[in-house]
Amino acid sequence: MNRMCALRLNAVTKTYGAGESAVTALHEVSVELARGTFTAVMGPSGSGKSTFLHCAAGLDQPTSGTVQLGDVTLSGMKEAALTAVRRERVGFVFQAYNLMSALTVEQNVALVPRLSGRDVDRVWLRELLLRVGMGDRLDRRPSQLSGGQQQRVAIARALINRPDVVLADEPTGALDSRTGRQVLSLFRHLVDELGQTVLMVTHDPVAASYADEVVFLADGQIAGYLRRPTAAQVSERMTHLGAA
Ligand SMILES: Nc1ncnc2c1ncn2[C@@H]1O[C@H](COP(=O)(O)OP(=O)(O)OP(=O)(O)O)[C@@H](O)[C@H]1O
Repeated sequence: MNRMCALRLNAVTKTYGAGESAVTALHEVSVELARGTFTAVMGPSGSGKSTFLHCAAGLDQPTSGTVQLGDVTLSGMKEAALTAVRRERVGFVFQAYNLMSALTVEQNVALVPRLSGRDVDRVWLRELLLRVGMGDRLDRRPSQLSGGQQQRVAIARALINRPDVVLADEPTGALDSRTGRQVLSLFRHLVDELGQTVLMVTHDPVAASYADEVVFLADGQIAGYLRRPTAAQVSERMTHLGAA
């Protein structure tokens, strides 16, 4: 694979169930994410966005096709190996932050390398928390932070292992629009300044407009792309896909 490629899905098909009740959630989907790019995935409800994200993360195995994360091919890996690859190579950001309430900000971020049995790079940890604007709140607990602040900590946690790709599932879904925009600007900054690669599933055309490119899914297939998207263009495409 091209070394500039962070994530590649090659003709990924995912079928749930069998026989009459089988549902093809993804049909021969191929996507390549260059390093240092920000991509949004959009599509109507049931179009396969979550399945796409789960296959990309190695949380779900494709029925056919391959997924490559950095220089590792996930196909055929056993669950233990997949777990290790996920920890090392993927950073996750969810709508619900998922921070550990008993741990401080610093401890939440440090937990990720700890789980991989690695030493915590304190210099990198502090730099990340500074970059996400949480450098002066290292000892706070999640309950003492706003939603936007918790999401910033979750983003630092996603980056601590220097992953090949950050996968974000509706990262602004629980935030008011102003705080959501700050979080999206932060993703943009991390892509532009740190060369991080971000893949974000969203329903929000404004969120998608922060990406370099939008990939549209419909009925489990790629229904189009939009480079340098504006929110208005994204809304219009979504209307055509029947998601208005
Ligand atoms: N575990 C499963 N078992 C059976 N069918 C599933 C399963 N997961 C998803 N599906 C089906 O696969 C299709 C794609 O679902 P998916 O959750 O990927 O869509 P989505 O675009 O993320 O939807 P939403 O925007 O509503 O979250 C849907 O028809 C869904 O019902």
